[in-house]
Amino acid sequence: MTARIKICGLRDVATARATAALGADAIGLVFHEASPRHVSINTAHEIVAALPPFVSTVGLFVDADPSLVEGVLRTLPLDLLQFHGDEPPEYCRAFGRPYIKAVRVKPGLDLLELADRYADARGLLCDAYSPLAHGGTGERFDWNLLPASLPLPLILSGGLDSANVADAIRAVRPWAVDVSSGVESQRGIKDLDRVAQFIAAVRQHH
Ligand SMILES: O=C(O)c1ccccc1N[C@@H]1O[C@H](COP(=O)(O)O)[C@@H](O)[C@H]1O
Repeated sequence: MTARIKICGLRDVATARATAALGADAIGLVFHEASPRHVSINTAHEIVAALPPFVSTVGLFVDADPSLVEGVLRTLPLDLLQFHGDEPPEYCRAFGRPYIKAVRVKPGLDLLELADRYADARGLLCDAYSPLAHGGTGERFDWNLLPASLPLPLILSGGLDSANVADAIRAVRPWAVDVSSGVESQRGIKDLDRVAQFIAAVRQHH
C-alpha cells in the first residue's frame, strides 16, 4: 500500500496548485498565528477554490478558541481538521467534522491509550515532541517509540524529507506521511523541487 502524502503549510494558490499537480493527496492550511506558515481565511479560501478534485484540504489548529475553528468552517469547505495542540477529545469532536489528532511523541507517551481516547479520530498523527513549538519544527523522533500496530490509521510526521521518508515508510508502515519543513528552502517557504523529490521518494518506495 502506498503511503498517502500530505504537504502542510501552503500559503499561496500557485504553490498549492503545483503541489497538487505533483501528486500530493492532501494539503494543510495552518490557522495557528504563531506559525510562519499561518494563512489568512481569505487566502485559504482562494487556495481551496483553486484545487482540483480528490485533493483533500486539512485545516490545522493549535489549541484554538472554538470560535476560530467555527469561523473557518463557516467560510471553507475543509475535508479534515487537524488538532495539533492539547485539545481534549470532547473539543475535537464538538465541531462535528472529521478530524485527526496530532500527538507529540517522546519516551513514556502511551500511544495506545491515546488512540483509545481519540477513538473517533480519522487518524493519529505522530510528530516529534519539542519544548520549543507545537509542530513544524523539522525535528524527528525515535520511530521505535511507536507500537507495532495502532487501532487508528497512523500519520507519520516530524522531520521527514526526501532523504529519509523511504526509510521511515519501511520502518513504520504508516497510512500517510506529513511534511512541512522538509520541503522548504527557507522557513515557511515551500520549494517545489523539494516537494517533487519528496513525493517521488514516497512513490518510488513501492
Ligand atoms: O507547520 C507548522 O508551522 C505547524 C505549526 C504548529 C503545529 C504544527 C505544524 N505543522 C505540523 O508539524 C508537523 C511536522 O512538521 P515538520 O515536517 O517537522 O516541519 C506536520 O504534521 C505539520 O502538519
